[in-house]
Amino acid sequence: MAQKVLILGASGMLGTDLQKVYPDAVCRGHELDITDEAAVFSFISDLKPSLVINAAAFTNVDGCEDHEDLAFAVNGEGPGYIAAVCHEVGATLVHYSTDYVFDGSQEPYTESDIPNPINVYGASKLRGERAIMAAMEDYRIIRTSWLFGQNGPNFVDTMLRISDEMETVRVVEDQYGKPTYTVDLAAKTLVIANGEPGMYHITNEGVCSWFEFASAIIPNVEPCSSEEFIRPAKRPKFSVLENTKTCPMRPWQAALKEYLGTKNMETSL
Ligand SMILES: NC(=O)C1=CN([C@@H]2O[C@H](COP(=O)(O)OP(=O)(O)OC[C@H]3O[C@@H](n4cnc5c(N)ncnc54)[C@H](O)[C@@H]3O)[C@@H](O)[C@H]2O)C=CC1
Repeated sequence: MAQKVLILGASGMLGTDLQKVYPDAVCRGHELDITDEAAVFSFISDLKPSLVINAAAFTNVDGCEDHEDLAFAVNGEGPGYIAAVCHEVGATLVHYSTDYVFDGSQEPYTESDIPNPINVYGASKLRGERAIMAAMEDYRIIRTSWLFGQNGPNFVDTMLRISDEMETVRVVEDQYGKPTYTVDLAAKTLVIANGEPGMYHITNEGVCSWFEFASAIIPNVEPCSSEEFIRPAKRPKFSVLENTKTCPMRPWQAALKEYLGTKNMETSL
């Protein structure tokens, strides 16, 4: 029997690529507010999907510091509501979390390492992970990092934009992570959804600093330290996720090349 798939947060950056992987999926964006327990329950119990993929989240890391209640409602409570109704209708749940559940004091982090978030976004995403684990068993939680792709604010697009506006772009060189292309993550989601339940760390391969990442995108970059570039949310220094469970994805440089190619095609049209 064909899977009935529901994608939540379908209009976001990752959601857009998930729609391409699951062309027959029922899709909901912000109009199904995942913080509305009754609405989530009624929609999913009426639809009775066999697979729910939740890409909805409050992803503005600095914004979460100023809007803590909203961050915990969307990233913490909402996934719990979704998990509870998935459990009730017998649906598998795929949900995404973040490298920012870790404090960045060790490197790299495997799926079984103990989280210790240092900002509101990370704490709210950890709450969501735990709410899902408490509500059901048939979940796949995919922690990922440094996403870039179509249809969402992301570092690559920001660099391309400000490179034209500024003579030199200063980017921090003392925070390390793994950039990840949403096209690759969406394709991998299909594999994981059909695999074993549990926690997964899924990123493109290769570790870099934000400065090194920026240098692969634009020519006019200069390194600076986190102390010189104070942001509302603290960031982990080494939030490197290690995947010990599935085949590795391609290196981030290859994925970035492909993404930049799609940008060049857009501008030449
Ligand atoms: N963007 C990144 O660099 C990273 C993202 N992640 C995680 O990956 C997942 C996907 O992230 P992105 O595609 O970048 O996010 P995004 O910000 O592009 O999309 C999230 C979507 O959720 C929707 N949304 C927000 N609040 C909602 C609510 N109350 N009800 C329903 N929908 C709501 C937004 O309208 C948006 O379309 C999220 O779980 C995020 O936490 C993890 C690590 C890094």
